Amino acid sequence: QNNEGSETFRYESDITRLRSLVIHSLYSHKDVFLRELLSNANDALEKLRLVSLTDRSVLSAGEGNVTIEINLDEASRGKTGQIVIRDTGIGMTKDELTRNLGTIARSGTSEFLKKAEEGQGVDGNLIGQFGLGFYSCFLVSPTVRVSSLPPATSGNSEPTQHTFVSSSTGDSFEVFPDPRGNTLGRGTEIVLSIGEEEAEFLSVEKLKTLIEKHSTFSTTFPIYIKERKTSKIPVPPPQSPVEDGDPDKFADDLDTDETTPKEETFEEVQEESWIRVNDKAPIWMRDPKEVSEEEYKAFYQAVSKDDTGEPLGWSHFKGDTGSGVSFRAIIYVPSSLPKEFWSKMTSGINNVRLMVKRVFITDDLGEDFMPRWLSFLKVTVDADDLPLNVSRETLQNNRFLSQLQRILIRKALDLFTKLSNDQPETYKQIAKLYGNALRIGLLESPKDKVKIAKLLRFESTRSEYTTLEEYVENRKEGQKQIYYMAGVGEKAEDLARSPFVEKLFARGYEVLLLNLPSDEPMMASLDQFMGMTTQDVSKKGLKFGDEDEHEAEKKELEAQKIAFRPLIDWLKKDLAGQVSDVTVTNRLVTSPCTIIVDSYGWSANMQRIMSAQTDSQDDPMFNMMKNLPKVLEINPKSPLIEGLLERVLDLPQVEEDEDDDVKRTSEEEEELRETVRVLFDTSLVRSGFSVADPTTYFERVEALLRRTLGVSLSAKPKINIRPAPPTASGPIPEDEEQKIEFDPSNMEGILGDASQWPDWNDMKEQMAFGHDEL
Ligand SMILES: Nc1ncnc2c1ncn2[C@@H]1O[C@H](COP(=O)(O)OP(=O)(O)OP(=O)(O)O)[C@@H](O)[C@H]1O
Repeated sequence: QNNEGSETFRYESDITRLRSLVIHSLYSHKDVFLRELLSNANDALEKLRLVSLTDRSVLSAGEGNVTIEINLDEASRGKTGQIVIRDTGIGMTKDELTRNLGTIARSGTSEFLKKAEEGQGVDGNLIGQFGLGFYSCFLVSPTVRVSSLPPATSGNSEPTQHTFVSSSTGDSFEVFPDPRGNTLGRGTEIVLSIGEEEAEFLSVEKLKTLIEKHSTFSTTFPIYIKERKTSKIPVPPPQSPVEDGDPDKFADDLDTDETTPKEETFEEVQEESWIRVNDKAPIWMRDPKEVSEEEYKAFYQAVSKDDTGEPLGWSHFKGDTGSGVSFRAIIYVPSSLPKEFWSKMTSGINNVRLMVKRVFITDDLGEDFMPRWLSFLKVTVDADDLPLNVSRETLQNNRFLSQLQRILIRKALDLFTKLSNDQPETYKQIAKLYGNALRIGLLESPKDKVKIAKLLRFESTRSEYTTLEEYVENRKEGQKQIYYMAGVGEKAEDLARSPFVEKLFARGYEVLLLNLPSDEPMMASLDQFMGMTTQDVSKKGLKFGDEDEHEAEKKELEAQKIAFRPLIDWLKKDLAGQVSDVTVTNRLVTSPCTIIVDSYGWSANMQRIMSAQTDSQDDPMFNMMKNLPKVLEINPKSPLIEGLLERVLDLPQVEEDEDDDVKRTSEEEEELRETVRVLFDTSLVRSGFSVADPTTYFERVEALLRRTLGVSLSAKPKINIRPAPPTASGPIPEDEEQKIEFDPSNMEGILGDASQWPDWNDMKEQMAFGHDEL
């Protein structure tokens, strides 16, 4: 049909793709169209309310609501028809109709589409997070007609109602002035043509069920649906003319009536009435005792925009901020973390919806409203006594927000505690999903340290899943430290085999095995728990607590210190600059030695965490911490250490008081030094550190291996280096398929004359890596 003033526009290509993606991927969830359209209507009404705060006149056409009407086609005897959804919201100008529905693809659309079309992760949730919006109406309707009229404002004092028409398949749409004129007063009307296949939606009952299921939580404005009832009403009998003044005749008539009663006739009347669908108070306003589990779950799906997800737990409570504002809130613990959670943690995730007296105000309370580590919670807050025109800016200066924040944190921690006590299986999932976040919480929220510490779960040498309280319960007599070994990303079983853990483990002490990045800083910050101090077993300061009780052991250690003095002195001199001290230790079982750091220094684990931060290499603090002296601890019971001691004792005495400055060392001592270097570097690695110079380290290992195999130390590999061909010129040949035919009998033909190539040992010396300065 030709509409006057009609213009045809092409859809933006992303939009055509988005539309077909929506249609294809949601083919089996057609009913989402209603939720999406109602959510758009609700948004439009909210936008209008915001404008009305500064310009009351926009409400001249009445307060906001949404109406739904079903019109059956008579021609098809009701098998097809229309669904008409009208809102009295902000409406759209001609330009907005064109832009919002046809040409603006939101940022990130292309990327999303690419992923989706490649079939990666197009789950309901992803679509839910992206927002289906308007295009979902094509799921049920092959053509869609949208008419819209914005309110009159000073900038647009005489708006005209325009209509947008599009089919689900074409790549263009039409916009024209509505031939009916300004019928809407204000707002938007969407007309869906429902065919026989989708006829189930042409039922008031069906739509009511859908609205109750999906939209009662997310819409705050009244939704009305038109119900048509046909009822039969009795038709009053025709009045028989009664002649005045002839009562007898009338009496006669009555007599005859008694014998032949007159049949009552009925008339069918269509009664129309608007029924409010979402008339129940929103779930957060109700008494928790009266809200069913299903209702809580359904509300979670609405707030999380996740049709299938179930919350791991929730807390529904009434609160008072102390500054006189009372509120109600529901906090949900989601069952999954959004993919971008960790990367977005700093840029804020808006998971708190603030309402005032049931009217949605904002879901953007500023980046740091909820602490980052709790930003995964989905929170709905409805305050009673804030002015309706609060904005984020005015809120930020309001004590209400900071008080609300404290209460929400406390309630969230209470919820975790309750779940950990009442639903241990569910809590396991929480500990796994949010363990890292809780650890960061402990670091960032000193006030809640102890409460959070109790919520943490760990692997240990005793148990796969333990708490700090259990740890304290299981401590040995005299034990005053909570032992832990940290290694980011390492398996607990590998950590358990670390030299630092072996003795504790062998003696039956429990050691926590920590592998999350936040673990070590968290433990250091916790410092104390129920009277015990936390102790990194790779650091100085480890105490079993029963050292004094065992006189014999103590004496033995003292004796060993004296016996190993010569080795210790020799090692101190030899490793000067690399270690600050060498001591005899009884913390080892089989390992010959370990390297520990001072209690205030960084452990190997911490060094790795810090090195992974960009720029850390240039940071003087980083370099200082990294180079803090380490202590070499030797195990006097290790045969290797005993062997070393013997070798040191056997060293020929070199007279030191000769005139020349050059220190002379014997060949034996030189060899011993090489061995100790390898031992030192190896224990660095074993203790989790990295070796300063891996190439030299490997050369030393090779020398050691040569000695054991009796291979000459000076023998060199015979390798000639074939130079690369000359620098290429011209364009790179296009996809030329190169067949390399390998003929082993023609090695020289393939490689050229090997005797002409330079010897590796000659050229090695001349090679310098670097770039010539220009
Ligand atoms: N009933 C309506 N009244 C006024 N404007 C509307 C209405 N429906 C849609 N729009 C406009 O069209 C735009 C596109 O709608 P669409 O539903 O596709 O996406 P969205 O609502 O922005 O995103 P989402 O669906 O994720 O909420 C909206 O942002 C809004 O500006």
